[in-house]
Amino acid sequence: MTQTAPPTEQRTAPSVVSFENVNKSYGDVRAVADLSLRLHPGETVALLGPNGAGKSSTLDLLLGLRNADSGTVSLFGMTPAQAINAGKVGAMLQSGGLMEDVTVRELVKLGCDLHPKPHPVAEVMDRAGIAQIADRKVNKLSGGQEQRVRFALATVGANDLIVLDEPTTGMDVTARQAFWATMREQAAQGRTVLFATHYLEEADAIADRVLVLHKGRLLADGTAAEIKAKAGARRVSFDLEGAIDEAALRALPFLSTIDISGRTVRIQSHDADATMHAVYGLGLYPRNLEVAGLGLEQAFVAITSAEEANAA
Ligand SMILES: Nc1ncnc2c1ncn2[C@@H]1O[C@H](COP(=O)(O)OP(=O)(O)OP(=O)(O)O)[C@@H](O)[C@H]1O
Repeated sequence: MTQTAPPTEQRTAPSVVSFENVNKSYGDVRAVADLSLRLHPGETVALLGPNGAGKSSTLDLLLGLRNADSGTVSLFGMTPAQAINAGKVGAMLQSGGLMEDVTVRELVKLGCDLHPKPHPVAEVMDRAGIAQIADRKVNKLSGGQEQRVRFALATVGANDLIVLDEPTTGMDVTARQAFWATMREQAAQGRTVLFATHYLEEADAIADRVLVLHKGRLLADGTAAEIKAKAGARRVSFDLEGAIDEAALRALPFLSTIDISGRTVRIQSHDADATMHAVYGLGLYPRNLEVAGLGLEQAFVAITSAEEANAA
């Protein structure tokens, strides 16, 4: 597994988040399996995984909403409850209804009143882009507006750790961009931002560290570039002239996928050099040859499907 080494000055600081051999099962389902990780100040970390990978369970354990069956979860060297009571953590979760019969301003003010180190209400609403809907009742909001209110509640005070479970679901492109600009500012001020997402392009664009979870296990931990390298595959495409021998092409070494469409051949290979050597060995002369690294999405699929194949 690739580990991201934190800068020297961070290695001595207590970890913002520490999981040591954490396990959590629901009956027969192992939601979190022997998870160990540490997050450091100022990191923006994406938690990626397919449905049911254990992302929400991991965040619930981190926030002390559920207890681990075994192992230790600590935040800033404290228990999750202690860290939350100390006002060190802001969270924006997917589930959990918002209080309904109040206005947006009243709800945000309540959040500020409850925080030990609150920001001014107007500033919080401005930052979340909800000043224009301050007087609207919470139960009259659209899905995207509700997300912005959740975002405001996660940033009512000065938190050292911000935890977000699929925060931009339901937001339009403008809201999404504004949201991530704010999160970048928070990280630049030394806060740690941990978010679960299904939008791989967001992880690629925003996170400086990506954790890939699958069936409760941590499969990869590194920068988006390292995750792509770990998938170890390249995309190759070329055109062929003359008769095409499909069987010979499908038997090329190191292939993970192949698509033959007319004269164009598109492949994914674990060793593009060896695969192309074999193409030339067949006496073929590929034209318009293009070789590219995998995108994060394809790397993610490659890593999780390799894991499925190993488990089978
Ligand atoms: N309360 C529960 N009781 C029983 N099983 C549960 C419970 N909560 C989660 N699970 C199971 O634990 C596994 C991990 O679920 P979890 O919600 O943590 O995954 P996730 O990665 O957040 O998924 P998604 O992307 O779909 O939100 C899944 O198999 C899920 O069905």
